[in-house]
Amino acid sequence: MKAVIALEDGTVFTGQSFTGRGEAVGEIVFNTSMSGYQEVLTDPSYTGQLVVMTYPLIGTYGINPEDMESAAVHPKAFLVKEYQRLPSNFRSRQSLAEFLQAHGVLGVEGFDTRALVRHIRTKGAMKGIVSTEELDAVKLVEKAKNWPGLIGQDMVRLVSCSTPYGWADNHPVPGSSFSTTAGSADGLKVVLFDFGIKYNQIRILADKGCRVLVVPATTDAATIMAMEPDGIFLSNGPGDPAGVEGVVSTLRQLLGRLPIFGICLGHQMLGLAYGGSTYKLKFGHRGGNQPVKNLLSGRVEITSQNHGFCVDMSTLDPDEVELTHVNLNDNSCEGMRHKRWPAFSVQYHPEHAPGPHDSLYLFDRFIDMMQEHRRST
Ligand SMILES: NC(=O)CC[C@H](N)C(=O)O
Repeated sequence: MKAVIALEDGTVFTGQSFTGRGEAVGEIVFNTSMSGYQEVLTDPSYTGQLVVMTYPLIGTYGINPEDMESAAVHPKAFLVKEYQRLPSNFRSRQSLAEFLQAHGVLGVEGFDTRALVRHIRTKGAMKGIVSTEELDAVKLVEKAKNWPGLIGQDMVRLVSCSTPYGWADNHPVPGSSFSTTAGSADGLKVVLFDFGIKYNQIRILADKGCRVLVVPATTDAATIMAMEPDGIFLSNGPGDPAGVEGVVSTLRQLLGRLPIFGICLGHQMLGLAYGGSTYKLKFGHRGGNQPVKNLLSGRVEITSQNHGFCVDMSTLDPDEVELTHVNLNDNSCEGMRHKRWPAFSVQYHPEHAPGPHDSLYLFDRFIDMMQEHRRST
């Protein structure tokens, strides 16, 4: 079935749907990971976006129950060069097409993904639309232009959990009690703010022996403190950090009282809570091989990333907040730490789902920080 992809600047591509009829409008972004499409699709940070994969053959190993990063599919459409209809893998339970259909997400193949990606890379992030229902390019471009876009919108409220949950056997366990632990991290109690959390962040903390409790993004500081946690984790999440309501004031009440570790949107929310601002990158960083230099150790880490916004370090006081990680492709901020309070964060994804494991040490640093805080109180 024919599908037309139109961008707000009038650029048009024609491909075929491999999931049946549909139409989706959103921000069009590209991901350069060679594998990990299931983790990309289930990453809530892609809410409101249409995702193009640069790797040309997608679907080869199907979909399995273990690699879910949340319970849903979040991009509004998935665009690939060639869809592989015959998946082969011992863990595969479903084809990619069946998975997308079950979640009502449009899949399109058979167009020049390289040309589309080069266009976005040159011109910058754009609104786009993909449709099998309307094939008139002029009308589609108009619809893309009329979509309000991500800037200033609170997308977190669309994906954050509505009630708290713990974690056991690789699954959420509804309820307000911290998970039990079998690991070695002294049963440290960690409250995880769910801005659109990827399960691997929970898995890693639980596997390291922390007792985890995931809470809605709207949970207030007094409720958090009453849970008597050893530390607070701030997850990744979708959209513009500046559009997220309520979280900055909650974080301001928590900073300095407990160790805090933030990833991606969590890092951006910390930047705002410190008094800084964020800006939109030209086309964002999405993929599994982004080079980041750790300025504290001098080492370069190859990292997994998925973000379109960035903390503007020039808006923060260097006597208060120190830049700790920098992206070697464009010198943008990839990590920071507070000089007086036990708080640090990275823009990239140390939980590596999908991607390299170079940055796992950050979870150990968080555990050390919580242990130190426990000893000092
Ligand atoms: N993965 C994330 O947390 C992304 C953060 C934010 N939505 C951005 O695009 O920059």
